[in-house]
Amino acid sequence: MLQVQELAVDYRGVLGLDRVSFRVEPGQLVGIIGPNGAGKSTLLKAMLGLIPSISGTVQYCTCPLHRQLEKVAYVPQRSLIDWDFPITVWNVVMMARTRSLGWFRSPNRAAEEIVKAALERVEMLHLRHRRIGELSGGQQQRVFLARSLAQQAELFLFDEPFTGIDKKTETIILEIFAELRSQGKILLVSTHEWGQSLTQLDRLLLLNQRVICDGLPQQVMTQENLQRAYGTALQNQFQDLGTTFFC
Ligand SMILES: Nc1ncnc2c1ncn2[C@@H]1O[C@H](COP(=O)(O)OP(=O)(O)OP(=O)(O)O)[C@@H](O)[C@H]1O
Repeated sequence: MLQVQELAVDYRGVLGLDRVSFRVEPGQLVGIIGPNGAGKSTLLKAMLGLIPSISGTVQYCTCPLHRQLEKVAYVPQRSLIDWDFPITVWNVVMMARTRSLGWFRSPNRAAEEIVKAALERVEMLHLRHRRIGELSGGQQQRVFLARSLAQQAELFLFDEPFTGIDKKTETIILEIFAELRSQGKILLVSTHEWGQSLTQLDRLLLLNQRVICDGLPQQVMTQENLQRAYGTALQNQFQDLGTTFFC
């Protein structure tokens, strides 16, 4: 089980995250939603120790998560990735195996098979020699999804995976989420763009610095909760959802 307790982040006097607590069981797909600046990215980064927290703990199977980062696959927001870096699709995915191989050892046959299978799964093997900067947004997202698969992690943290992608990539991502979930993995996915895919979630965490609501999507997506989280921005953020989820 993943357990986050009272996690708080302070950006030089500005609260990025306010005593956030929640638990996730194996096999759960949890969505994290909230308005711009709600702290979704901050939460994922603070959980991994990529930014310092002023209080709180993050434990996986009763041990601090930051001491078991080899069990975590993290796919950051597209905007944080340097797409001009001269690296091929194959080598991006092979980076997932570097930790277990060591930096100075050549990839072995087993690592190559894992990378090949991951690229096949996201339908990107035929583009393995391309530089990542030469791909479309959806193809780039699939490469990073393949890298997370090749890591053979137990926890998967995705930050805005649906931003700037095509329909085919969205379908592949959702299929893979379902597969990982059925394998007992833990998935945390921050996004503005769940749309109708909200129904696939086991849980939804509505965030605005603190946890506004944590529960089944239909329990969380009430007018009252969304108003508390989004305020006047509510109409714009959810116009594509219609009234389906407003209870
Ligand atoms: N490095 C930083 N230094 C100072 N403040 C920051 C830093 N990173 C984020 N913040 C602030 O912390 C708050 C939470 O930001 P964060 O990026 O985590 O939100 P978010 O919910 O992921 O937003 P978005 O949906 O726009 O990506 C915002 O007010 C943001 O301006």
